[in-house]
Amino acid sequence: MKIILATQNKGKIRELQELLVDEEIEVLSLQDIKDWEDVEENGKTFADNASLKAKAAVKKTGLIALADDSGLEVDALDGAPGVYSARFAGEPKDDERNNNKLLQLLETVPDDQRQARFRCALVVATPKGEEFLTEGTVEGQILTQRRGTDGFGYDPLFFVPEYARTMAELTLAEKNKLSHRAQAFRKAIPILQALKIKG
Ligand SMILES: O=c1nc[nH]c2c1ncn2[C@H]1C[C@H](O)[C@@H](COP(=O)(O)OP(=O)(O)OP(=O)(O)O)O1
Ligand SMILES: [Mg+2]
Repeated sequence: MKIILATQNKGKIRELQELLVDEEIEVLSLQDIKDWEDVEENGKTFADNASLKAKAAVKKTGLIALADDSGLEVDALDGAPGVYSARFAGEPKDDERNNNKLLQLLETVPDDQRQARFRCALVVATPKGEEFLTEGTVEGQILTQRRGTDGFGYDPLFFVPEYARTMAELTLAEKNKLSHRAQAFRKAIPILQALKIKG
């Protein structure tokens, strides 16, 4: 079976490709597709946006598509940036500026009020029009300065209590054990296996 990862994000592609290695599935990404036009992510929820991206990739390629829409919810910001995580500091999307904006907004927020979570909605869409949704979350704290250089996005500011490290201080294998994306992906494995059998 061949599937397309409906994402432009190199960090996500790396993580998902690693999660897929044992699944005997050939994996393409949008980077392999000529003249891909970015989907407008105008859904109200992560699930809506993941569905938009997955369906657009099915339409373009005729393959089974797997899309991830994800982001950060900060309690002290009433759940922001949420679905706006990628463009938090405006266009074009930029991790560095997003992290700076987050630090600035939380400047006066004390340590015990810096709870946050990453959320991921993952949609598998098929050329037959089927759609399957799985979700994952991971809880953490927003630090007052960056730590670590791995990962992407908000990882350097996202502290995971169980590991006493930020997401950016975890190896790819460690992040793939606990992340929101890995949790959503693991729930999607039986769906992919069933599609593989059905052909
Ligand atoms: O594990 C993560 N570690 C750190 N940050 C993360 C993570 N997962 C999502 N995030 C942040 C990055 C981006 O600001 C937003 C995702 O936005 P989102 O639209 O889903 O992805 P994107 O635009 O980068 O790529 P694409 O839409 O092509 O999949 O949440
Ligand atoms: Mg996006």
